[in-house]
Amino acid sequence: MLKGVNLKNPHLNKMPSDFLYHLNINVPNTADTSVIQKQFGDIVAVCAGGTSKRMRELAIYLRPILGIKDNSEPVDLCESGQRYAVYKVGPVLCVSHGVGSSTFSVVLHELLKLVKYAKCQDPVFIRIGTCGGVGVEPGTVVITKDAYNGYLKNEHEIPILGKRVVRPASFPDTLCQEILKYGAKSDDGFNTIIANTMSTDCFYEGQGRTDGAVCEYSDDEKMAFLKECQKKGICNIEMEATMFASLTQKVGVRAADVCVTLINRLNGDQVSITMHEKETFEQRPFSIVGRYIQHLLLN
Ligand SMILES: O=P(O)(O)O[C@@H]1C[C@H](O)[C@@H](CO)O1
Ligand SMILES: O=c1cc[nH]c(=O)[nH]1
Repeated sequence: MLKGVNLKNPHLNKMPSDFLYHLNINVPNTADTSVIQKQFGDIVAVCAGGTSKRMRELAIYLRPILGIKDNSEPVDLCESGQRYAVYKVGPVLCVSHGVGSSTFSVVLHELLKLVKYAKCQDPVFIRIGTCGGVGVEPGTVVITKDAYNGYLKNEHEIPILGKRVVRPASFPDTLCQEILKYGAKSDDGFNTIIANTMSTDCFYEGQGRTDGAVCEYSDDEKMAFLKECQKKGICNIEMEATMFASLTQKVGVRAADVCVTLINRLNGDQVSITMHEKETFEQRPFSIVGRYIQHLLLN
């Protein structure tokens, strides 16, 4: 049975209006959100990824899959907000989130409020990203099960009101399995796997790289850390999974993190593939998620 989105913030019930600042979307009357419902009420999936270019391309990619005949330039609905790009293609939103949990969490809070005000029914949130691989061939697509932070703990840690708050950070197993089942095909020409992900706040030292501006550990220490990751079933490293899993888990919204590996970190630190190769790899999660969304709409 479909369900609406119930956020975990009692203060929202007392707010007569709400301004989604970074999206530049105004909700003038929270008691009557009919205008927002008309614009966004049909949303079944919210896809998010680091760059606005990727999200624009995803919007174009999804058109034929969703049976939408449209060759026009996708419109960035939140261009006036000057922060995040938001494209709507049929019942799917494609949203850029920038680099890392801090920029993603800002837009995620606002998107969760948007789908609540729009009275969307059981929307699924899917991050379509890039990542570093650990022991897997570059180009492998990883669907995250458990998200580990940089301390190799399966949790998300944030300071709130000066206190350390720790929340669980896992993605629903049934959704991982469904995305694998309906999204991946044996003749894709690349592997799609379900595995654990480490998510860090720093691309360089946080991910154990030795090519940042600062590094105080040896190559051997780095390799030992990456082997530790492998022991926890971690096959990829990115910068959003723990926050994304914990916030969506907290509000009971289904979510998944589907990322393509650009590099095998057991072989080096520099992401040296060409932009063309990167763009080709970025299409891989598109096809997995595209097929899954097709399945979602038919059922
Ligand atoms: O979705 P993207 O490609 O932005 O995801 C990864 C994690 C960080 O945001 C970024 C680091 O290069 O790429
Ligand atoms: O190594 C990588 C590659 C992409 N994104 C990351 O966060 N790490």
